Amino acid sequence: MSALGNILAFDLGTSSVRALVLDHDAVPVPGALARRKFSPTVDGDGAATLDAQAYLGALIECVDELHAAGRLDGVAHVSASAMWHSILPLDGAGKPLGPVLTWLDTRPRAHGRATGPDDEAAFHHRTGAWWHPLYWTVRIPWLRERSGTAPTAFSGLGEYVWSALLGEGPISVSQASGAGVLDLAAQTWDAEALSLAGARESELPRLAAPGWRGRLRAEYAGRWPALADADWAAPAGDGAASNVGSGAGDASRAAITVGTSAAVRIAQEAPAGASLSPLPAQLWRYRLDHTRVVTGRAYSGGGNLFAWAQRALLLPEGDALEAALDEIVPGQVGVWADPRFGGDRPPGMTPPGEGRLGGLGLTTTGPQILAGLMDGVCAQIADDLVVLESTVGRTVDVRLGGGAVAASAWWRRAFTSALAPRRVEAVDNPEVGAVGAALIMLADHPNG
Ligand SMILES: Nc1ncnc2c1ncn2[C@@H]1O[C@H](COP(=O)(O)OP(=O)(O)O)[C@@H](O)[C@H]1O
Ligand SMILES: O=C(O)[C@H](O)[C@@H](O)[C@H](O)[C@H](O)COP(=O)(O)O
Repeated sequence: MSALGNILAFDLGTSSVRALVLDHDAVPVPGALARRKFSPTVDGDGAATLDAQAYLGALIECVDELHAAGRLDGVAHVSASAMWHSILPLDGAGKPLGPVLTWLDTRPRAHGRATGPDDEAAFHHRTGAWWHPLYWTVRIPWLRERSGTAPTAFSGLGEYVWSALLGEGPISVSQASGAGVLDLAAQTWDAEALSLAGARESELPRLAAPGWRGRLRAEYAGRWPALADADWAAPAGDGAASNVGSGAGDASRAAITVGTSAAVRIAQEAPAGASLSPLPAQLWRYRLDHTRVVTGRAYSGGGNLFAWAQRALLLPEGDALEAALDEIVPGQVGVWADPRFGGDRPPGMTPPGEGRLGGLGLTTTGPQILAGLMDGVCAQIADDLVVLESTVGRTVDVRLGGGAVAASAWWRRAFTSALAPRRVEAVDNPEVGAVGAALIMLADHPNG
């Protein structure tokens, strides 16, 4: 698959917005990358929000930068990988009535009288999700209760940004499934999930049909003339995109991605209407696109544990840190960690603040604590990969991707050691999400 013309690919991440130009085969054009750092507002009550307008502003700055450098010339297609599970309430004019709740926000709670799905196992198999605070089934009623002005609609972050730029922001099946409200096999909204969410279809973005493409509004086409005729595909879920961008777009390999958070996933063919294979109780399953699903487990602790360690410990920087870590053997760190500092992902309900460190002594160093945290993430994922492999009936090779493992040679070695004897290969390109989203767009045609 290749495109006619270059591709502008976004990664709408939790810690930054990135815009990259890729060639027609989705290979990054050297130097054509703009990035704006972005931090969710996090507090001790479990809030983890982003300001939607400011996020859009950061994305616009990235495109302005590429435009000013002449990098947008020849771009014919635009795609995006966007964080799964985000949501924001909108008024009748499509303006935000509050900030974006990210995947890290653990405040939403089901109303005391709500009882959840009739048959939890059937709901889990059908939607790949649970009735859990990560998903729109719990987030929408919670947001409604807290909004001073009644929301008219709800959107994910990616769809909000697309609406602002294109005038319409339909939701991909990948993002809709990450919201926990899609019937995975039928590829339609799940009626029971909408009823739990207390939402009508008209309050949600419309589902993007296979091959859907949008165009920039006149205001932005004037600002970036090189993009005036470019086709924009609906944002894909970042986990799905990361699998494809890591070379794990089919069941032959698992992808492990460590960005702000961490996840392990296997993609499988699943055309519309095909029945889905059994789903173990502790795994989620979302749509990758109209022809594939991705099954896996995610963790709120990933690269954000490194960010925490940098703030909280006396860590050396750069090469000095790598040299200190080189002295520590993965799997034999001496410090152990429960890395759930940010709480559990579904189906778990452990709140933030339940992280643990152990094995500390008077001579324990900052790099040892960091190594204990990174090792803890590897151990968690190694256990879950065994369950994930049961869905394909064999041991698989692993592709490692994401900004955190790209930045840390020690973390890559720790994964290789924790996952032995599997073959573990680090993906060379740190931008697996953006590249994967471009490849998903190239595979997306009107006939599904
Ligand atoms: N040397 C390092 N070791 C481990 N983690 C790192 C290192 N440098 C950066 N990180 C982490 O990598 C994460 C950024 O990865 P990235 O893939 O860009 O995230 P996202 O896509 O979620 O914005 C941050 O959480 C950061 O703390
Ligand atoms: O499979 C995945 O990757 C996760 O299911 C997904 O929930 C992810 O954790 C968030 O979308 C945030 O991703 P980042 O940590 O890359 O921002």
